[in-house]
Amino acid sequence: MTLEELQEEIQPADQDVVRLSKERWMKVGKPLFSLGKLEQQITRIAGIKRIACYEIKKKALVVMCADNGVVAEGVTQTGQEVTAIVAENFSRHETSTCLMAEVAGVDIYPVDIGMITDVKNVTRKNEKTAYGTKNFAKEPAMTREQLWQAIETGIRIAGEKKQEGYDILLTGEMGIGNTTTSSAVASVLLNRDPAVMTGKGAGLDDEGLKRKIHVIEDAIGRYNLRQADVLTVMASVGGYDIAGLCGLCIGGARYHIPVVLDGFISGVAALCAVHLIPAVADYLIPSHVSKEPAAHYVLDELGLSPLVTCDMCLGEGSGAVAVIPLLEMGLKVYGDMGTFEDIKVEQYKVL
Ligand SMILES: Cc1cc2ncn([C@H]3O[C@H](COP(=O)(O)O)[C@@H](O)[C@H]3O)c2cc1C
Ligand SMILES: O=C(O)c1cccnc1
Repeated sequence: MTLEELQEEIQPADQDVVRLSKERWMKVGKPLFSLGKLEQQITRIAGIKRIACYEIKKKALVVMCADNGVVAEGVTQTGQEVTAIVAENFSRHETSTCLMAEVAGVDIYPVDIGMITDVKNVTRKNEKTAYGTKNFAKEPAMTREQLWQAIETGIRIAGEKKQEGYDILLTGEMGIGNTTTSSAVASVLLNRDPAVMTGKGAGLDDEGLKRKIHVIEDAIGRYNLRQADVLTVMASVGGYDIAGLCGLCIGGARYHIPVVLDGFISGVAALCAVHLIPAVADYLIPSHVSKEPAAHYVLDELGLSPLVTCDMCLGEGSGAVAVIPLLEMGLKVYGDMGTFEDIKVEQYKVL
């Protein structure tokens, strides 16, 4: 499949269904609009699914695991071996997000889209793009072909999950160094200074943060990225995890499944998808706003307002998992609550 074919195929959410869904909310016997952003997102999901009454039963968190060559520049607190350790823990259901997902009833699919290590129960031949990216401080992270392969993998996985009967997708990632790649991509796409767009990720001291900002500034200049198209930006300073999640967002739009975004890295991947295919924006559901300093700029650019602010910055899809029970509660009221007529109350407005 080509980008042009996807641009042609992917259509916005169904506005007629959105209208029906809003009408349903108007009838629910409670103060109008009193479930706030939950109402909006339940309605947006109706438009995505093209049906006003729906259920969210099967939920899949796809965790894109990949390594980033730029870690060699000292931009992270830990080494690349941690990516494999956490990926393996995912396969044993032993990460923080696995435990949260258990509470929320979310199934987890870790995907080795580009780790330097092969990990039992995670690495599958047709999903690994390469053994990590190149160090973008020295050469472009990946080729255009590798980038497109990783994007296609994400699209394919979205299609597979749809086939398996999943109602909603959640984005997650694991890849030491991916706040560096995300800040680099976001600095260009949002046309902002790397100093504003870069944070400490999983933990860095002040010296490390300065180094991280410098590495990003340097690469943006070296590859002339301020003048580049989004695919060049992604291939030069991105990562396979970002590319795979970008594909997952595109796949959500292609197969009409809502995609709940996690934090900063997921947001950047989604922004890439929207740059490639603007209609994808309709299929993205916000979760939290990450503590990474640029996360709120990314959400603003996507036109999304976070459902919760928890100061979380764990990644792995944890934020997306955290809002699933909230969405389910909203959907329960939307689907099961009596109407004003049922409960014999005149409709009333709260301003
Ligand atoms: C033990 C551990 C578990 C994690 N789980 C998610 N991340 C998070 O931190 C990484 C990004 O931060 P940076 O760019 O600073 O490396 C990603 O792997 C992200 O998912 C982790 C990081 C660590 C160290
Ligand atoms: O917001 C995120 O996605 C994030 C922030 C810090 C570390 N890992 C992930």
